[in-house]
Amino acid sequence: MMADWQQFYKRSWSERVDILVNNQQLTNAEQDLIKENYNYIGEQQIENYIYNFGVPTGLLLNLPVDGKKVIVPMATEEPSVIAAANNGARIMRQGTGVQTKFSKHLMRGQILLVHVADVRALSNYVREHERSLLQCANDAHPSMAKRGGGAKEILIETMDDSTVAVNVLVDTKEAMGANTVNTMAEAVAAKLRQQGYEVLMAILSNYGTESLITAEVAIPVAALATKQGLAGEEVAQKIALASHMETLSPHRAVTANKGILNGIEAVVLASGNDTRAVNAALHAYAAHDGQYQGLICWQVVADQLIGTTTMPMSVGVVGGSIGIVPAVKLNHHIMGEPTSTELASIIVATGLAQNLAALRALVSTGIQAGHMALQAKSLAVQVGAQAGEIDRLVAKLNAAPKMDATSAKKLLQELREEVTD
Ligand SMILES: CC(C)(COP(=O)([O-])OP(=O)([O-])OC[C@H]1O[C@@H](n2cnc3c(N)ncnc32)[C@H](O)[C@@H]1OP(=O)([O-])[O-])[C@@H](O)C(=O)NCCC(=O)NCCSC(=O)C[C@@](C)(O)CC(=O)[O-]
Ligand SMILES: NC(=O)C1=CN([C@@H]2O[C@H](COP(=O)(O)OP(=O)(O)OC[C@H]3O[C@@H](n4cnc5c(N)ncnc54)[C@H](O)[C@@H]3O)[C@@H](O)[C@H]2O)C=CC1
Repeated sequence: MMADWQQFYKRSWSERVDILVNNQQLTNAEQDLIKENYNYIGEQQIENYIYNFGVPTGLLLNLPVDGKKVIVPMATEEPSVIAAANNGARIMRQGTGVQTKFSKHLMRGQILLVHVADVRALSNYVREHERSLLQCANDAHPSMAKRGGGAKEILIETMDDSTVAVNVLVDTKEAMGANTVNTMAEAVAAKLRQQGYEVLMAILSNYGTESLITAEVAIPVAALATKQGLAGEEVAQKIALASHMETLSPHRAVTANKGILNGIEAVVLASGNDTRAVNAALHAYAAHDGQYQGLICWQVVADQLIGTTTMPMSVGVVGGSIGIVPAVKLNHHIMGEPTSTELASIIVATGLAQNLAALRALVSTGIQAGHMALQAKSLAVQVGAQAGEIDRLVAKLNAAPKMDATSAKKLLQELREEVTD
Protein backbone atom coordinates (compact mmCIF):
# COMPACT_ATOMS: atom_id res chain seq x y z
CA MET A 1 0.00 0.00 0.00
CA MET A 2 2.84 2.39 0.82
CA ALA A 3 4.01 1.99 -2.78
CA ASP A 4 0.91 3.85 -3.97
CA TRP A 5 1.87 6.93 -1.98
CA GLN A 6 5.44 7.04 -3.22
CA GLN A 7 6.28 10.11 -5.32
CA PHE A 8 2.72 11.28 -4.58
CA TYR A 9 3.83 14.85 -5.12
CA LYS A 10 4.90 14.08 -8.68
CA ARG A 11 1.47 12.75 -9.70
CA SER A 12 -1.19 14.79 -11.44
CA TRP A 13 -4.12 15.99 -9.35
CA SER A 14 -6.48 13.31 -10.67
CA GLU A 15 -3.91 10.58 -10.01
CA ARG A 16 -3.48 11.87 -6.47
CA VAL A 17 -7.24 11.83 -5.93
CA ASP A 18 -7.46 8.25 -7.25
CA ILE A 19 -4.70 7.09 -4.89
CA LEU A 20 -6.44 8.75 -1.96
CA VAL A 21 -9.85 7.37 -2.89
CA ASN A 22 -8.55 3.83 -3.27
CA ASN A 23 -6.38 3.74 -0.19
CA GLN A 24 -8.75 5.44 2.19
CA GLN A 25 -11.87 3.97 0.59
CA LEU A 26 -13.58 7.31 0.21
CA THR A 27 -17.31 7.28 -0.40
CA ASN A 28 -18.90 8.79 -3.52
CA ALA A 29 -20.03 11.78 -1.47
CA GLU A 30 -16.48 12.31 -0.21
CA GLN A 31 -15.12 12.08 -3.74
CA ASP A 32 -17.68 14.63 -4.91
CA LEU A 33 -16.66 16.97 -2.13
CA ILE A 34 -13.04 16.82 -3.28
CA LYS A 35 -13.95 17.34 -6.93
CA GLU A 36 -16.36 20.20 -6.25
CA ASN A 37 -13.70 22.01 -4.25
CA TYR A 38 -10.81 21.61 -6.70
CA ASN A 39 -9.28 25.00 -7.39
CA TYR A 40 -6.61 25.63 -9.99
CA ILE A 41 -5.00 28.41 -7.94
CA GLY A 42 -4.97 26.31 -4.79
CA GLU A 43 -3.08 23.65 -6.72
CA GLN A 44 -0.37 26.20 -7.54
CA GLN A 45 -0.15 27.44 -3.94
CA ILE A 46 0.68 24.31 -1.98
CA GLU A 47 2.11 20.81 -2.33
CA ASN A 48 0.33 17.43 -2.56
CA TYR A 49 -2.80 19.47 -3.34
CA ILE A 50 -6.18 17.76 -3.07
CA TYR A 51 -8.90 20.41 -2.59
CA ASN A 52 -9.65 23.84 -1.14
CA PHE A 53 -10.91 23.81 2.43
CA GLY A 54 -13.42 26.67 2.76
CA VAL A 55 -13.57 29.01 5.74
CA PRO A 56 -16.85 30.93 6.19
CA THR A 57 -16.33 34.66 5.73
CA GLY A 58 -18.61 37.32 7.21
CA LEU A 59 -18.53 41.07 7.71
CA LEU A 60 -17.59 43.29 10.60
CA LEU A 61 -19.48 46.50 9.85
CA ASN A 62 -18.32 50.08 10.39
CA LEU A 63 -15.24 49.40 12.49
CA PRO A 64 -14.23 52.87 13.67
CA VAL A 65 -10.50 53.22 13.05
CA ASP A 66 -8.41 56.34 12.49
CA GLY A 67 -11.39 58.47 11.54
CA LYS A 68 -12.85 55.95 9.05
CA LYS A 69 -15.60 53.37 9.35
CA VAL A 70 -14.29 50.25 7.66
CA ILE A 71 -16.16 47.17 6.42
CA VAL A 72 -13.96 44.23 7.38
CA PRO A 73 -14.22 40.66 6.06
CA MET A 74 -13.52 38.07 8.78
CA ALA A 75 -12.81 34.40 7.99
CA THR A 76 -13.57 32.11 10.92
CA GLU A 77 -15.26 28.83 11.69
CA GLU A 78 -16.36 29.90 15.20
CA PRO A 79 -19.96 31.00 15.86
CA SER A 80 -20.48 34.31 17.73
CA VAL A 81 -17.05 35.75 16.86
CA ILE A 82 -18.38 38.04 14.12
CA ALA A 83 -21.47 38.99 16.12
CA ALA A 84 -19.21 39.90 19.04
CA ALA A 85 -16.85 41.96 16.84
CA ASN A 86 -19.87 43.86 15.50
CA ASN A 87 -21.11 44.37 19.03
CA GLY A 88 -17.69 45.70 20.12
CA ALA A 89 -17.50 48.01 17.09
CA ARG A 90 -21.04 49.27 17.82
CA ILE A 91 -19.99 50.21 21.35
CA MET A 92 -16.68 51.74 20.22
CA ARG A 93 -18.53 53.95 17.71
CA GLN A 94 -20.16 55.66 20.69
CA GLY A 95 -16.71 56.86 21.77
CA THR A 96 -13.64 58.16 19.99
CA GLY A 97 -13.18 55.16 17.72
CA VAL A 98 -9.76 53.52 17.63
CA GLN A 99 -6.71 55.72 17.07
CA THR A 100 -3.53 53.91 15.99
CA LYS A 101 0.14 54.79 15.55
CA PHE A 102 3.26 52.96 14.32
CA SER A 103 6.54 54.12 15.86
CA LYS A 104 8.46 52.48 12.99
CA HIS A 105 7.67 49.75 10.52
CA LEU A 106 10.68 47.55 9.85
CA MET A 107 11.26 43.79 9.54
CA ARG A 108 14.27 42.12 11.11
CA GLY A 109 16.47 39.63 9.29
CA GLN A 110 18.79 37.68 11.59
CA ILE A 111 22.15 36.39 10.46
CA LEU A 112 23.10 34.06 13.28
CA LEU A 113 26.84 33.55 13.79
CA VAL A 114 28.37 30.88 15.99
CA HIS A 115 31.89 30.20 17.30
CA VAL A 116 32.82 33.86 16.93
CA ALA A 117 36.37 34.07 18.28
CA ASP A 118 36.38 37.82 18.78
CA VAL A 119 32.95 39.42 19.19
CA ARG A 120 34.43 42.91 19.43
CA ALA A 121 36.28 42.47 16.13
CA LEU A 122 33.04 41.32 14.47
CA SER A 123 31.25 44.32 15.91
CA ASN A 124 33.92 46.67 14.59
CA TYR A 125 33.83 45.01 11.19
CA VAL A 126 30.03 45.39 10.94
CA ARG A 127 30.11 49.01 12.13
CA GLU A 128 32.87 49.94 9.68
CA HIS A 129 31.18 48.13 6.80
CA GLU A 130 27.56 48.92 7.61
CA ARG A 131 27.08 50.84 4.39
CA SER A 132 28.44 48.05 2.16
CA LEU A 133 26.49 45.37 4.09
CA LEU A 134 23.28 47.37 3.61
CA GLN A 135 24.16 47.78 -0.07
CA CYS A 136 24.70 44.02 -0.31
CA ALA A 137 21.23 43.43 1.19
CA ASN A 138 19.63 45.96 -1.14
CA ASP A 139 21.40 44.54 -4.21
CA ALA A 140 19.74 41.20 -3.42
CA HIS A 141 16.26 42.77 -3.85
CA PRO A 142 16.82 46.14 -5.57
CA SER A 143 13.14 46.98 -6.22
CA MET A 144 12.51 47.51 -2.49
CA ALA A 145 15.07 50.35 -2.24
CA LYS A 146 13.73 51.82 -5.51
CA ARG A 147 10.29 52.23 -3.92
CA GLY A 148 11.85 53.99 -0.91
CA GLY A 149 12.20 50.92 1.31
CA GLY A 150 14.97 48.34 1.61
CA ALA A 151 17.61 47.58 4.23
CA LYS A 152 18.01 50.62 6.51
CA GLU A 153 20.01 49.65 9.55
CA ILE A 154 22.18 46.93 11.07
CA LEU A 155 22.06 46.00 14.74
CA ILE A 156 24.54 43.71 16.46
CA GLU A 157 23.15 41.53 19.21
CA THR A 158 25.58 39.53 21.31
CA MET A 159 23.85 36.42 22.65
CA ASP A 160 26.79 34.91 24.52
CA ASP A 161 30.55 35.27 24.25
CA SER A 162 30.73 33.49 20.89
CA THR A 163 27.20 33.72 19.48
CA VAL A 164 26.07 36.85 17.71
CA ALA A 165 23.10 37.96 15.63
CA VAL A 166 23.77 40.49 12.91
CA ASN A 167 20.30 41.96 12.41
CA VAL A 168 19.37 43.70 9.18
CA LEU A 169 16.36 46.00 9.57
CA VAL A 170 14.35 46.31 6.38
CA ASP A 171 11.50 48.57 5.31
CA THR A 172 9.38 46.21 3.21
CA LYS A 173 6.82 48.90 2.28
CA GLU A 174 3.51 47.29 1.29
CA ALA A 175 4.71 43.67 1.67
CA MET A 176 4.88 41.64 4.87
CA GLY A 177 8.37 40.95 3.62
CA ALA A 178 9.33 37.47 4.83
CA ASN A 179 10.72 36.31 1.50
CA THR A 180 12.29 39.66 0.74
CA VAL A 181 14.05 39.81 4.11
CA ASN A 182 15.18 36.19 3.84
CA THR A 183 16.73 36.93 0.45
CA MET A 184 18.54 39.95 1.87
CA ALA A 185 19.66 38.11 5.01
CA GLU A 186 21.12 35.27 2.94
CA ALA A 187 23.05 37.76 0.81
CA VAL A 188 24.57 39.40 3.90
CA ALA A 189 25.27 35.94 5.35
CA ALA A 190 27.28 35.04 2.23
CA LYS A 191 29.33 38.21 2.66
CA LEU A 192 30.04 37.43 6.31
CA ARG A 193 31.03 33.87 5.38
CA GLN A 194 33.54 35.36 2.94
CA GLN A 195 35.05 37.16 5.95
CA GLY A 196 35.53 33.79 7.64
CA TYR A 197 32.56 33.91 9.99
CA GLU A 198 30.55 30.76 10.66
CA VAL A 199 26.92 31.49 9.81
CA LEU A 200 24.51 28.99 11.31
CA MET A 201 21.51 30.42 9.51
CA ALA A 202 19.99 33.54 8.01
CA ILE A 203 16.24 34.08 8.47
CA LEU A 204 13.77 36.80 9.32
CA SER A 205 12.50 37.13 12.86
CA ASN A 206 8.73 37.05 13.20
CA TYR A 207 9.04 38.90 16.50
CA GLY A 208 8.28 42.31 15.04
CA THR A 209 9.75 44.52 17.75
CA GLU A 210 10.56 47.10 15.07
CA SER A 211 6.97 47.00 13.86
CA LEU A 212 5.00 47.88 16.97
CA ILE A 213 1.61 49.50 16.63
CA THR A 214 -0.11 51.27 19.51
CA ALA A 215 -3.88 51.77 19.60
CA GLU A 216 -6.26 53.55 21.93
CA VAL A 217 -10.01 53.84 22.23
CA ALA A 218 -12.14 55.83 24.69
CA ILE A 219 -15.76 54.88 25.30
CA PRO A 220 -18.29 56.68 27.53
CA VAL A 221 -19.09 54.21 30.32
CA ALA A 222 -22.81 54.73 29.67
CA ALA A 223 -22.39 52.91 26.34
CA LEU A 224 -21.60 49.69 28.23
CA ALA A 225 -24.95 49.36 30.03
CA THR A 226 -26.60 45.99 29.34
CA LYS A 227 -30.13 45.05 28.29
CA GLN A 228 -30.36 43.07 31.53
CA GLY A 229 -30.12 46.31 33.51
CA LEU A 230 -26.46 46.54 34.58
CA ALA A 231 -25.33 50.17 34.65
CA GLY A 232 -22.54 51.15 32.24
CA GLU A 233 -20.34 52.39 35.11
CA GLU A 234 -20.50 48.97 36.81
CA VAL A 235 -19.76 47.09 33.60
CA ALA A 236 -16.82 49.40 32.85
CA GLN A 237 -15.34 48.90 36.34
CA LYS A 238 -15.68 45.13 35.96
CA ILE A 239 -14.03 45.18 32.52
CA ALA A 240 -11.10 47.09 34.07
CA LEU A 241 -10.90 44.47 36.85
CA ALA A 242 -10.98 41.68 34.28
CA SER A 243 -8.16 43.38 32.45
CA HIS A 244 -6.13 43.67 35.67
CA MET A 245 -6.71 39.96 36.29
CA GLU A 246 -4.84 39.24 33.05
CA THR A 247 -1.69 40.77 34.56
CA LEU A 248 -1.96 38.37 37.52
CA SER A 249 -2.86 35.07 35.90
CA PRO A 250 -1.30 33.71 32.70
CA HIS A 251 -4.11 31.14 32.65
CA ARG A 252 -6.62 33.97 32.32
CA ALA A 253 -4.34 36.02 30.01
CA VAL A 254 -3.98 33.20 27.46
CA THR A 255 -7.77 32.92 27.20
CA ALA A 256 -8.19 36.67 26.85
CA ASN A 257 -5.58 36.67 24.09
CA LYS A 258 -7.33 33.74 22.40
CA GLY A 259 -10.42 35.94 22.35
CA ILE A 260 -8.45 38.86 20.87
CA LEU A 261 -7.06 36.46 18.26
CA ASN A 262 -10.63 35.39 17.39
CA GLY A 263 -10.85 38.75 15.67
CA ILE A 264 -7.25 39.33 14.67
CA GLU A 265 -6.72 35.94 13.08
CA ALA A 266 -10.02 36.12 11.18
CA VAL A 267 -8.95 39.39 9.51
CA VAL A 268 -5.37 38.24 8.98
CA LEU A 269 -6.67 35.12 7.23
CA ALA A 270 -9.28 36.96 5.15
CA SER A 271 -6.63 39.47 4.07
CA GLY A 272 -4.37 36.67 2.78
CA ASN A 273 -1.72 37.20 5.43
CA ASP A 274 0.24 34.65 7.42
CA THR A 275 -1.74 33.78 10.57
CA ARG A 276 1.12 31.80 12.11
CA ALA A 277 3.52 34.73 11.82
CA VAL A 278 1.07 37.13 13.52
CA ASN A 279 0.16 34.61 16.21
CA ALA A 280 3.75 33.79 17.12
CA ALA A 281 4.67 37.48 17.39
CA LEU A 282 1.65 38.34 19.52
CA HIS A 283 2.24 35.56 22.02
CA ALA A 284 5.92 36.48 22.33
CA TYR A 285 4.98 40.12 22.90
CA ALA A 286 2.40 39.12 25.49
CA ALA A 287 5.33 37.81 27.55
CA HIS A 288 7.78 40.63 26.83
CA ASP A 289 7.63 41.92 30.43
CA GLY A 290 8.68 38.55 31.83
CA GLN A 291 5.18 37.24 32.54
CA TYR A 292 2.60 36.36 29.90
CA GLN A 293 -0.18 39.00 30.06
CA GLY A 294 -3.27 40.12 28.19
CA LEU A 295 -2.46 42.15 25.10
CA ILE A 296 -5.10 44.82 25.75
CA CYS A 297 -5.50 46.96 28.87
CA TRP A 298 -8.82 48.54 29.92
CA GLN A 299 -9.01 51.27 32.54
CA VAL A 300 -11.74 53.58 33.76
CA VAL A 301 -10.74 57.24 33.67
CA ALA A 302 -13.47 59.63 34.86
CA ASP A 303 -16.58 58.62 32.88
CA GLN A 304 -14.70 56.82 30.11
CA LEU A 305 -13.47 53.28 29.58
CA ILE A 306 -10.06 53.52 27.91
CA GLY A 307 -8.64 50.59 25.99
CA THR A 308 -4.96 50.61 25.05
CA THR A 309 -2.65 48.14 23.39
CA THR A 310 0.76 47.83 21.82
CA MET A 311 1.43 44.85 19.59
CA PRO A 312 3.77 43.76 16.84
CA MET A 313 1.87 43.64 13.55
CA SER A 314 3.68 42.75 10.33
CA VAL A 315 1.22 42.28 7.50
CA GLY A 316 1.19 43.12 3.81
CA VAL A 317 -1.19 44.11 1.06
CA VAL A 318 1.03 42.70 -1.71
CA GLY A 319 3.12 39.54 -1.92
CA GLY A 320 2.63 36.00 -0.71
CA SER A 321 -0.80 34.71 -1.73
CA ILE A 322 -2.37 38.18 -1.70
CA GLY A 323 -2.18 38.94 -5.41
CA ILE A 324 -3.07 35.39 -6.38
CA VAL A 325 -6.27 34.44 -4.57
CA PRO A 326 -9.41 36.12 -5.97
CA ALA A 327 -11.23 35.99 -2.61
CA VAL A 328 -8.33 37.81 -0.96
CA LYS A 329 -8.41 40.51 -3.63
CA LEU A 330 -12.16 40.81 -3.08
CA ASN A 331 -11.61 41.22 0.66
CA HIS A 332 -9.06 44.00 0.12
CA HIS A 333 -11.54 45.72 -2.20
CA ILE A 334 -14.29 45.45 0.45
CA MET A 335 -11.96 47.05 3.02
CA GLY A 336 -11.28 49.94 0.62
CA GLU A 337 -7.79 48.83 -0.51
CA PRO A 338 -5.91 49.68 2.71
CA THR A 339 -2.15 50.17 2.75
CA SER A 340 -0.11 47.70 4.82
CA THR A 341 -0.10 50.02 7.85
CA GLU A 342 -3.82 50.75 7.48
CA LEU A 343 -4.49 47.01 7.34
CA ALA A 344 -2.42 46.54 10.52
CA SER A 345 -4.55 49.25 12.19
CA ILE A 346 -7.77 47.53 11.07
CA ILE A 347 -6.53 44.22 12.47
CA VAL A 348 -5.60 45.70 15.84
CA ALA A 349 -8.90 47.63 16.05
CA THR A 350 -10.75 44.36 15.38
CA GLY A 351 -8.84 42.83 18.29
CA LEU A 352 -10.01 45.70 20.53
CA ALA A 353 -13.65 45.30 19.43
CA GLN A 354 -13.48 41.55 19.96
CA ASN A 355 -11.95 41.82 23.42
CA LEU A 356 -14.39 44.53 24.51
CA ALA A 357 -17.43 42.44 23.51
CA ALA A 358 -16.06 39.28 25.15
CA LEU A 359 -15.17 41.01 28.44
CA ARG A 360 -18.50 42.85 28.55
CA ALA A 361 -20.33 39.54 28.11
CA LEU A 362 -18.10 37.73 30.62
CA VAL A 363 -18.60 40.28 33.41
CA SER A 364 -22.35 40.62 32.80
CA THR A 365 -24.44 37.77 31.37
CA GLY A 366 -21.56 35.28 31.09
CA ILE A 367 -20.26 34.08 27.76
CA GLN A 368 -22.61 31.18 27.18
CA ALA A 369 -25.82 33.18 26.74
CA GLY A 370 -24.68 35.00 23.59
CA HIS A 371 -22.22 32.39 22.37
CA MET A 372 -24.52 29.39 22.70
CA ALA A 373 -27.45 31.21 21.08
CA LEU A 374 -25.31 31.57 17.98
CA GLN A 375 -23.74 28.13 18.37
CA ALA A 376 -27.26 26.69 18.01
CA LYS A 377 -27.11 26.83 14.20
CA SER A 378 -23.93 24.75 14.11
CA LEU A 379 -25.42 22.32 16.60
CA ALA A 380 -28.54 21.95 14.44
CA VAL A 381 -26.41 21.06 11.42
CA GLN A 382 -24.28 18.71 13.53
CA VAL A 383 -27.32 16.62 14.52
CA GLY A 384 -28.53 16.38 10.92
CA ALA A 385 -31.09 19.19 10.50
CA GLN A 386 -31.73 19.97 6.84
CA ALA A 387 -31.95 23.49 5.38
CA GLY A 388 -35.72 23.78 5.97
CA GLU A 389 -35.42 22.55 9.57
CA ILE A 390 -32.52 24.62 10.89
CA ASP A 391 -34.36 27.84 11.85
CA ARG A 392 -37.13 25.93 13.64
CA LEU A 393 -34.67 23.72 15.49
CA VAL A 394 -32.59 26.78 16.50
CA ALA A 395 -35.73 28.41 17.94
CA LYS A 396 -36.49 25.25 19.92
CA LEU A 397 -32.88 24.99 21.13
CA ASN A 398 -32.86 28.62 22.28
CA ALA A 399 -35.98 27.98 24.33
CA ALA A 400 -34.73 24.67 25.73
CA PRO A 401 -33.17 24.37 29.22
CA LYS A 402 -30.09 22.63 27.76
CA MET A 403 -28.19 23.20 24.53
CA ASP A 404 -26.24 20.08 23.71
CA ALA A 405 -26.21 17.37 21.06
CA THR A 406 -28.54 15.07 23.03
CA SER A 407 -31.24 17.71 23.43
CA ALA A 408 -30.75 18.86 19.84
CA LYS A 409 -31.31 15.29 18.54
CA LYS A 410 -34.40 14.93 20.70
CA LEU A 411 -35.81 18.28 19.56
CA LEU A 412 -35.13 17.48 15.90
CA GLN A 413 -37.00 14.22 16.31
CA GLU A 414 -39.95 16.08 17.91
CA LEU A 415 -39.91 18.66 15.13
CA ARG A 416 -40.06 15.95 12.47
CA GLU A 417 -42.89 14.21 14.29
CA GLU A 418 -44.83 17.52 14.45
CA VAL A 419 -44.47 17.84 10.67
CA THR A 420 -45.67 14.30 9.96
CA ASP A 421 -48.63 14.59 12.39
C1 LIG B 1 -23.29 37.49 20.96
C2 LIG B 1 -23.58 38.92 21.41
C3 LIG B 1 -23.10 39.89 20.35
C4 LIG B 1 -25.06 39.10 21.63
O1 LIG B 1 -25.26 40.36 22.19
P1 LIG B 1 -26.67 40.90 22.67
O2 LIG B 1 -26.41 42.17 23.40
O3 LIG B 1 -27.43 39.83 23.32
O4 LIG B 1 -27.34 41.11 21.28
P2 LIG B 1 -28.12 42.29 20.62
O5 LIG B 1 -29.14 41.60 19.80
O6 LIG B 1 -28.50 43.35 21.58
O7 LIG B 1 -27.03 42.90 19.63
C5 LIG B 1 -26.01 43.81 20.01
C6 LIG B 1 -25.12 44.03 18.80
O8 LIG B 1 -24.34 42.85 18.56
C7 LIG B 1 -24.23 42.65 17.14
N1 LIG B 1 -24.90 41.38 16.82
C8 LIG B 1 -25.74 40.67 17.60
N2 LIG B 1 -26.11 39.54 16.99
C9 LIG B 1 -25.52 39.52 15.79
C10 LIG B 1 -25.51 38.59 14.73
N3 LIG B 1 -26.20 37.46 14.77
N4 LIG B 1 -24.76 38.88 13.65
C11 LIG B 1 -24.03 40.03 13.59
N5 LIG B 1 -24.01 40.94 14.59
C12 LIG B 1 -24.74 40.69 15.67
C13 LIG B 1 -24.89 43.82 16.46
O9 LIG B 1 -23.92 44.84 16.23
C14 LIG B 1 -25.89 44.27 17.50
O10 LIG B 1 -26.19 45.66 17.43
P3 LIG B 1 -27.39 46.19 16.44
O11 LIG B 1 -26.80 46.10 15.07
O12 LIG B 1 -28.55 45.27 16.64
O13 LIG B 1 -27.59 47.59 16.90
C15 LIG B 1 -22.88 39.25 22.78
O14 LIG B 1 -23.36 38.37 23.75
C16 LIG B 1 -21.39 39.18 22.72
O15 LIG B 1 -20.73 40.08 22.24
N6 LIG B 1 -20.81 38.08 23.25
C17 LIG B 1 -19.40 37.77 23.16
C18 LIG B 1 -19.27 36.52 22.35
C19 LIG B 1 -17.83 36.12 22.10
O16 LIG B 1 -16.89 36.74 22.52
N7 LIG B 1 -17.68 35.04 21.36
C20 LIG B 1 -16.40 34.47 21.04
C21 LIG B 1 -16.36 33.04 21.47
S1 LIG B 1 -15.93 32.89 23.18
C22 LIG B 1 -14.21 32.92 23.09
O17 LIG B 1 -13.68 32.25 22.26
C23 LIG B 1 -13.34 33.93 23.78
C24 LIG B 1 -13.42 34.23 25.23
C25 LIG B 1 -14.74 34.76 25.61
O18 LIG B 1 -13.14 33.10 26.01
C26 LIG B 1 -12.36 35.29 25.46
C27 LIG B 1 -12.14 35.69 26.89
O19 LIG B 1 -12.28 34.84 27.78
O20 LIG B 1 -11.74 36.87 27.10
N1 LIG C 1 8.73 33.13 8.97
C1 LIG C 1 7.83 33.57 8.10
O1 LIG C 1 6.94 34.34 8.46
C2 LIG C 1 7.90 33.15 6.68
C3 LIG C 1 6.85 33.50 5.86
N2 LIG C 1 6.92 33.21 4.53
C4 LIG C 1 5.84 33.59 3.61
O2 LIG C 1 6.33 34.72 2.87
C5 LIG C 1 5.25 35.40 2.28
C6 LIG C 1 5.42 36.89 2.46
O3 LIG C 1 6.68 37.29 1.94
P1 LIG C 1 6.82 38.65 1.13
O4 LIG C 1 8.28 38.93 1.00
O5 LIG C 1 5.97 39.69 1.74
O6 LIG C 1 6.15 38.29 -0.22
P2 LIG C 1 6.79 38.07 -1.68
O7 LIG C 1 7.85 37.05 -1.67
O8 LIG C 1 5.66 37.86 -2.62
O9 LIG C 1 7.49 39.49 -1.92
C7 LIG C 1 6.79 40.67 -2.13
C8 LIG C 1 6.96 41.07 -3.59
O10 LIG C 1 6.11 42.16 -3.89
C9 LIG C 1 6.85 43.13 -4.59
N3 LIG C 1 6.17 44.43 -4.41
C10 LIG C 1 5.39 45.01 -5.36
N4 LIG C 1 4.91 46.19 -4.92
C11 LIG C 1 5.37 46.36 -3.67
C12 LIG C 1 5.21 47.40 -2.69
N5 LIG C 1 4.49 48.48 -2.94
N6 LIG C 1 5.80 47.23 -1.50
C13 LIG C 1 6.53 46.13 -1.22
N7 LIG C 1 6.74 45.11 -2.12
C14 LIG C 1 6.17 45.24 -3.33
C15 LIG C 1 8.24 43.03 -3.97
O11 LIG C 1 9.24 43.59 -4.79
C16 LIG C 1 8.39 41.53 -3.86
O12 LIG C 1 8.84 40.98 -5.06
C17 LIG C 1 4.01 34.88 2.94
O13 LIG C 1 3.38 33.99 2.04
C18 LIG C 1 4.55 34.12 4.14
O14 LIG C 1 3.65 33.08 4.52
C19 LIG C 1 8.00 32.61 3.97
C20 LIG C 1 9.06 32.25 4.74
C21 LIG C 1 9.08 32.43 6.17
